[in-house]
Amino acid sequence: MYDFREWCHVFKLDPNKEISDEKLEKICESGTDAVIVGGTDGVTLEKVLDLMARIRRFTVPCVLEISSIETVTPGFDLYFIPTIINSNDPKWITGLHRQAVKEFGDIMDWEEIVMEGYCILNKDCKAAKLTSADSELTTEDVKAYAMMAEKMFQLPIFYLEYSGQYGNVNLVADVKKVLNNTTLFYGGGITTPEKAAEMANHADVVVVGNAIYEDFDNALATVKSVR
Ligand SMILES: CC(C)=CCC/C(C)=C/CC/C(C)=C/CC/C(C)=C/CC/C(C)=C/CC/C(C)=C/CC/C(C)=C/COP(=O)(O)OP(=O)(O)O
Ligand SMILES: O=P(O)(O)OC[C@@H](O)CO
Ligand SMILES: [Mg+2]
Repeated sequence: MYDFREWCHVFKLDPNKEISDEKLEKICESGTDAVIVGGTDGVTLEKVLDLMARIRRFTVPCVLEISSIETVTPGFDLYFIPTIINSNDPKWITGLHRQAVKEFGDIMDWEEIVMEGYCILNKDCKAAKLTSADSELTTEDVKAYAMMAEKMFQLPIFYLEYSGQYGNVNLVADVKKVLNNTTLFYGGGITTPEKAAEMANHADVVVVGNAIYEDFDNALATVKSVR
């Protein structure tokens, strides 16, 4: 099994955004630990399949981060399943998951499936709005969620999500201190190698998403900055 516990950098590619073959090759051959396919809106099965087939020309581990049941398809190395632990709506914590397991439970290969406990902290991002996340949290609240993720629910990943916004470095550092076994992912607003390095001082894995589409050269440069 691909071991995300050894990763420190991943790119997240959005099936709803266009990327040229040339740029995709640079991303996949960059030395990043994995490429995650995921996004919140406009993600269709056709777009997921197209992106998967293009990434599959390279050897980089390829992960589907599932955002809807309709876009689940075989062919990825791993499947990351978000559960939004600071959502006010149970649908996004266990509701959709129950429906999916009813549908796919018998054919699921649990070795390929990794649960992500998401804590969404940018109240203005699409994912926060979609999932009715309560993002007005103190550091103590977020630390409590992190401990719940690890100690109560034994989630393999705790994901601090600031999608589109560079987050609070001190908060990330404080959260890291309460985690022993659960891997800490940080994502949001990493647009330069310096920001990637700063967050990588604390988070186990940094995720670079939008910068791929907005400032490609700086996005690519984040890989080496976290090593
Ligand atoms: C046939 C086959 C291969 C079977 C495989 C078996 C398998 C893996 C089955 C799946 C079983 C299962 C339990 C699925 C989960 C079902 C599900 C839909 C769960 C809900 C997931 C969820 C909470 C989604 C919420 C949205 C979310 C948090 C998405 C994560 C991505 C994210 C935060 C992106 C950031 O936003 P972005 O879109 O990039 O924003 P911008 O456009 O502004 O950048
Ligand atoms: O798009 P950005 O802001 O880089 O965030 C990355 C990722 O955490 C999004 O789910
Ligand atoms: Mg995005």
